[in-house]
Amino acid sequence: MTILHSDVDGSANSRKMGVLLSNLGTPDGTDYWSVRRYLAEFLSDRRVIEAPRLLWLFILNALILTARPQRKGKDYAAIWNRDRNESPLKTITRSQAEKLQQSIRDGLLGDTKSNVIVGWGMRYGNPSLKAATERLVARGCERILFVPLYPQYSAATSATACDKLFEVLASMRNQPALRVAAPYYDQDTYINAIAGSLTERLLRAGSEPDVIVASFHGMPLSTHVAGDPYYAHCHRTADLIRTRLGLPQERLIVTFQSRFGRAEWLKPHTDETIKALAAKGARRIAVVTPGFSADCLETIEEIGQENAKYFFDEGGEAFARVDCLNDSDHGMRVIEAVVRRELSGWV
Ligand SMILES: C=CC1=C(C)c2cc3[nH]c(cc4nc(cc5[nH]c(cc1n2)c(C)c5CCC(=O)O)C(CCC(=O)O)=C4C)c(C)c3C=C
Ligand SMILES: [Fe+2]
Ligand SMILES: [Fe+2]
Repeated sequence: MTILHSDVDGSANSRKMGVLLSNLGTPDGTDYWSVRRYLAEFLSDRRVIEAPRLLWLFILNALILTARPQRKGKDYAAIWNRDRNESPLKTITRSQAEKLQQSIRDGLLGDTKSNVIVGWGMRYGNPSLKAATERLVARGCERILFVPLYPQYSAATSATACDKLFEVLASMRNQPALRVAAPYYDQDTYINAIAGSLTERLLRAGSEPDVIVASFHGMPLSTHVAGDPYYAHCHRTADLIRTRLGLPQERLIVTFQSRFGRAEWLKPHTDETIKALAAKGARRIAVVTPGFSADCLETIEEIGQENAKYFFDEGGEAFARVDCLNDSDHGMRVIEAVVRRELSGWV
């Protein structure tokens, strides 16, 4: 067998590196089986559900996976991107990766433009992290920067994404070197981007809200008690946004949404808070979701439709949902800042 020089020292491609953006994942379709497949993978993850295993698998298969896929399939259908036949989360994550690749071509990282390949993959569903990583490796990437797109760390999101990536690498003989981007809940670029997008949305609404609700995805309270820093990260983010906007405590409040199951979750809950605000006389509110880097079922449907209805039903008059940062200029500035910072020394 002839061994080529470039096979040994990799000189042909030695400076190629990948940036792998990752988000949570989403079903492939809105039909019962697509949603069931997605929920089965998601809710079988021990990082997401920490209940005793056998009991949980029984509840999951006997109760949750029988009824929930149909109900959630309808919710997904209400927000589905029909042009591409995919969920908004997928469309937005792809676009974030494409725009990042373009900024790198335009010189974001200096003269390394042709050596950095941007990929994207989902923790659950498709495109999988395995497929996305293998694609980067097949294109010659010997180094990969992994960027879980969660500003606030939690074991149920950031850690499980890393677990999955390490599992993928475990099957490789020739592993790429790996870096994992840190959570960015307190980074200036991120806080400025959220504050800026909120201000622009309020200008478009044309009126000052009585209260701004910063709604984060919920987590079981037990995870906070066990030491997960998520709750503290969410509050730090909100404090920094409030300071940036020069608002008093009561004008920007933190809530937690998307409760699941019977255990106690982080409080206050978004839905109960929004109903109570209206009942106490708030007529105009804005809801911002800084924990989501891309709009998805939880922001478009749960906040923009479900919670807006609760507010109007209780007498509210104006409800402004602030889009997530997505692939907007604000959003891309955040992703670019994370990538630039985390690649230092590699480029
Ligand atoms: C115990 C269950 C769940 C935990 C813990 C949890 C944490 C968590 N999730 C996100 C972000 C997203 N979650 C999304 C959907 C979603 N989340 C859960 C359950 C838990 N999440 C379920 C069952 C679902 C699917 C919908 C449903 O059946 O209710 C999404 C949206 C995906 C999409 O396709 O649009 C996101 C994003 C975070 C950030 C988080 C903890 C910090
Ligand atoms: Fe979730
Ligand atoms: Fe939800």
